[in-house]
Amino acid sequence: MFIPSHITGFFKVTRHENLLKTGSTGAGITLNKGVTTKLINGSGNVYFNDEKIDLCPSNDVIKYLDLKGKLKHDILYNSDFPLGCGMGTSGCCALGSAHELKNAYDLKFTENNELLTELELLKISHKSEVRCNTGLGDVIAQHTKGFVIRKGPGFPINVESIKINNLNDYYVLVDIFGKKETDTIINNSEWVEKINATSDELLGKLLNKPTLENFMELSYYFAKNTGLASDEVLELCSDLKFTVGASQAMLGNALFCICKKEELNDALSILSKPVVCKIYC
Ligand SMILES: Nc1ncnc2c1ncn2[C@@H]1O[C@H](COP(=O)(O)OP(=O)(O)O)[C@@H](O)[C@H]1O
Ligand SMILES: CC(C)(COP(=O)(O)O)[C@@H](O)C(=O)O
Repeated sequence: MFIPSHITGFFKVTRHENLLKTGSTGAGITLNKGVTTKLINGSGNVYFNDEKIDLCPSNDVIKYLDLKGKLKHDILYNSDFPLGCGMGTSGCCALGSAHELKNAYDLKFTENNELLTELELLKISHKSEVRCNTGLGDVIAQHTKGFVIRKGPGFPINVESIKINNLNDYYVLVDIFGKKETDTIINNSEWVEKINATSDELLGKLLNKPTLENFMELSYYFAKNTGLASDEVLELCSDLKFTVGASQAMLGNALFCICKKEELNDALSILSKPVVCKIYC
């Protein structure tokens, strides 16, 4: 199953003792690149682009589905982007394995004897991401798809999916410089204070004018004013001012830029290893 990558532009953290009520508000876009999950005969090993890894959210999904120690399959993730670069890759892995495992093991009920619907699979994926500190809102956006504004944290889902006119005119360029593990930021109270103070008014501003241009402007403001963006990324963003907008992908050491067809070649010439994507709805 394919799950799209998700880039967050800005976000605000809400913590709660209930993992389902923990999450983020904010905004982002899903991409036509992401992770394809497959199961093959095996014994519960997890492979990410052919490398055997021990991935916290995947382990949690297995545990929540009550399959720990019972798997007769290995999980294979084929990913367009690395883990830990702000592309919501860990969320792709959680969501992809939840769906594939449910189907392969014909699972019908949750641990609380609720019907194991798509919504319950999403909740399991969200709980796994939150518990592992690898994501707060990615899987909800990946489930919704497109240009997604998350108006409430976690569940019940409270999102607005923004229709983009002339969707085909837009490209998303991603340039990855390195890793920034999400847990080092969202587990640090000083960072969270800065993040929440900076993003406080941004959601309302985007809801008042929900355009891609405004999304990118607010994302750049967030990246710069939280101090999360590196000087390298900020400098490149200034060079990309002729596009719809550019900012840092949250939470990663990566730049993303939305541009129109006529801006594409100039934008590409500025970036070092750009991956060209489309918004995936
Ligand atoms: N080579 C690896 N082996 C095992 N786990 C990894 C590896 N690289 C990254 N991870 C884990 O993947 C997760 C990445 O999560 P996160 O930082 O939220 O990135 P993303 O933006 O991809 O969601 C972290 O739990 C990190 O420890
Ligand atoms: C920004 C982040 C908290 C982490 O995103 P990533 O690093 O891609 O896992 C995301 O989950 C969100 O809630 O918006």
